[in-house]
Amino acid sequence: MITKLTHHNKTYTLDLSKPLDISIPIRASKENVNAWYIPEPKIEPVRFGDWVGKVKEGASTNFNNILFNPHGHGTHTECVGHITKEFYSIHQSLTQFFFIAELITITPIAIGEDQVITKQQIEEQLHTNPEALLLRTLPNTDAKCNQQYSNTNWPYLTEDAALFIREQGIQHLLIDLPSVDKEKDGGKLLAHKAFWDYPTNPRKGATITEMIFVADRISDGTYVLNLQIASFENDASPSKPVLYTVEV
Ligand SMILES: N[C@@H](CC(=O)c1ccccc1NC=O)C(=O)O
Repeated sequence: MITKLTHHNKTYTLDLSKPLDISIPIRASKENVNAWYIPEPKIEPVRFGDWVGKVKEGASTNFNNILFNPHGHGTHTECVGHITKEFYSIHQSLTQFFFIAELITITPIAIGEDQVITKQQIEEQLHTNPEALLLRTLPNTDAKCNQQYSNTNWPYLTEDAALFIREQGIQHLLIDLPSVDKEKDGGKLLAHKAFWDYPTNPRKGATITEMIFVADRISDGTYVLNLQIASFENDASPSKPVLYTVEV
């Protein structure tokens, strides 16, 4: 199915039958991607006494409860409510779902014990003015889909880099790490705050999507992004970002 989008006087042609899914699915397994020191997700049938919600065990339907954490168990999208005393819901913050997006790939650089993504690295690669920015970090192996991230001090964005992204007017930031910030930062959350302009002027419609996986066969460049969440009234929801290749 071919469609044409017009945005800021440019026409983009895309083929909806060729989605590039960049989400990591949530599985009830110890191999499921994991961050923030929590156990694996659980997907288990409802039980009422002897009755088990499973066709194999005599029920008419499979009827599972799911226990997971959006921040720790897979691709998720969060709003400023992730870091505020006041409640903000991702369901109410993300109200449009198609964006012009730019994918760039960055090798974090070592600063002391840390690996960081700098403003300069983003500035060097970002030559367009997208609504959404996707950051793919190298190395980029399939291991990202089942990485056990707790206590690994993963790479993160410097405050300046996040500020630069905000100053470009980017509303939606997507990254293939568990957080845009350092794992153990004493609660500073400098990149989250810089991106959301919190507490000065919170950007309530801006979102951060973490733990995407962008396979190597997807090249850097411009895409149409379809960013979908489950409709949770919560700071964050599991999400399904999907890219479409465009011809301009
Ligand atoms: N780095 C923070 C913790 C943190 O950022 C965090 C903790 C639990 C779940 C999600 C978190 N951040 C996600 O972006 C800290 O060291 O206090």
